Amino acid sequence: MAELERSALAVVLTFIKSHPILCICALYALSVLYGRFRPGLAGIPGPTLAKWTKLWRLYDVYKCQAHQTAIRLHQQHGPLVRIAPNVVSVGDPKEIKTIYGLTGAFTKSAFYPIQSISWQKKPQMNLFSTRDPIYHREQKKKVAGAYSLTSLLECEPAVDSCTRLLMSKLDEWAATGGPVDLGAWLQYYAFDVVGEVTFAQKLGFLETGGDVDGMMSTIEGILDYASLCGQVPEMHPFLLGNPLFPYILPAMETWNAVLTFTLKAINSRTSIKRDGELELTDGGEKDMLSRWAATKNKDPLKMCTRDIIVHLSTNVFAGSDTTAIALRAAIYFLIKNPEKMQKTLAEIDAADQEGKLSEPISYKESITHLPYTCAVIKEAMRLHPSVGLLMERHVPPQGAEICGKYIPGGTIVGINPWVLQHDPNVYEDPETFLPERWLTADAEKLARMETSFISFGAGSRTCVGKNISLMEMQKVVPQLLRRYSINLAEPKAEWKTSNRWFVQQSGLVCRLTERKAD
Ligand code: HEM
Repeated sequence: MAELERSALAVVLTFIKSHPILCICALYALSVLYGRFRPGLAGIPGPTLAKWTKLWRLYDVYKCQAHQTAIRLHQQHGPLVRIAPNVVSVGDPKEIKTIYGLTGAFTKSAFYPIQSISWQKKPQMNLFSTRDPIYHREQKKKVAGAYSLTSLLECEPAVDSCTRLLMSKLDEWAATGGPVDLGAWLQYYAFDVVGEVTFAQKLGFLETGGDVDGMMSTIEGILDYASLCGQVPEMHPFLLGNPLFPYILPAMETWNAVLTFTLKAINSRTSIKRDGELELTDGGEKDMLSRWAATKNKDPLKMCTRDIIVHLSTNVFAGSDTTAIALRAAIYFLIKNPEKMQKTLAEIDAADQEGKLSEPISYKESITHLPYTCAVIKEAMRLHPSVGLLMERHVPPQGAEICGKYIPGGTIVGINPWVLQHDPNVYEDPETFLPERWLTADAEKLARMETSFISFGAGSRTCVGKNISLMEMQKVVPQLLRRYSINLAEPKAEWKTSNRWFVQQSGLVCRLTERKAD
């Protein structure tokens, strides 16, 4: 018997040796077949090609409109849609708790680490990119305090200084009446605010009215790469994730303007010593660099230089584009809905005439006296979420029941905010910009709308910078509307959107007229 087995094995080995290409093709075909008929996923509807190959999804993302595809597919197929052999898009708010619950049992997919910076020749996992729940918990404990609203309000005067600088620049455009790319200026503003909160300094975007050190285009490049390679993350080690690259091309690290920029901003306050250690003793500031340097000075085991650099650079990467997208959305939807614009202006003017607003408007005044304006911002973020792809997670090894169906362990599942936030079962007339919905819905309906509102993510990995953005937006949007009459330079023009993980808009070219001077 053993003799027979040995000779069978010998025949197989001889066949493999003499037909290697045929064998590789056969193995590939078997893996494709297994992928297509994967137990547990075979019956989930979706585009036919997507069930066979992830190239369908790669092409969909490549076209930059994957958020619209996602909405359409869920309307057609229901709450579960298979968008790659091992990927299921979920469109049911009841499953937010399952997928993003606070236990963090569904870990982030390989889509995220691709977005890490590399420092000292190693990819450095940050709060956003790490897949490891224990590392995440440890790191979050160290930094969460600095993102609390109480801490951030201590930076409010610094945010005000950005608002004043923005207005001084926009005043020049208002004076000439020429067309201004307001979308770009809102992005410069968002960068400088992140600079103030993070490093206690503006990053130079407003001052120069342009992309400083090519950082905006670098982030755009990272997003392009992440959104495409993220659909086939197994290719990353052969592309920019090749571990040999930093040794072959040591200059590669400096290609990443986010890291270079972070180091530059740190160096302008303190020099990083020859041994790579950071020492900051100026103290007294309320920005994150000062806070975390103080923690490090007290207890280097609690916070090391690496941690500080990683978390500071994450702010630069994650905090500016996302906020700029939301700011653009608020302004654009108001311009396109003149009746809502009039209502917002009436609210701001009334509060102003009653002497309830400072110059510039404070966060507290905004949330207390301008409820309609706050609803405008929320509705803009509902209608145009900044993030436009699946927030991917792995189903834990034991599998899970999602929308009444058993999904096997290892499957990638996730929710795209665009799908939930355009769901007519939750938001009546979802394509209409209707800030009133947040003010007039009964308690039950409002609770459903709030649950489905996942522009800042959900659960254990929800956005840690949410308070920065909300403070910033709720202050600057009413301030700009109070100061300028804002119209599109071409009244009938529409903006263009491009989904590369973040759904960027272009074409918010406006004419400004001054309504009220200082
Ligand atoms: C309107 C503005 C913003 C939006 C729409 C937004 C959106 C999001 C979303 C959707 C996530 C979760 C991603 C996922 O689970 O896949 C997230 C996470 C994160 N965001 Fe934001 N974000 C905004 C502003 C900011 C700002 C200003 C910062 C920092 C300065 C920031 C830093 C982060 C970080 C560090 C994470 C990872 C949190 C964790 O995993 O614990 N974000 N953001």
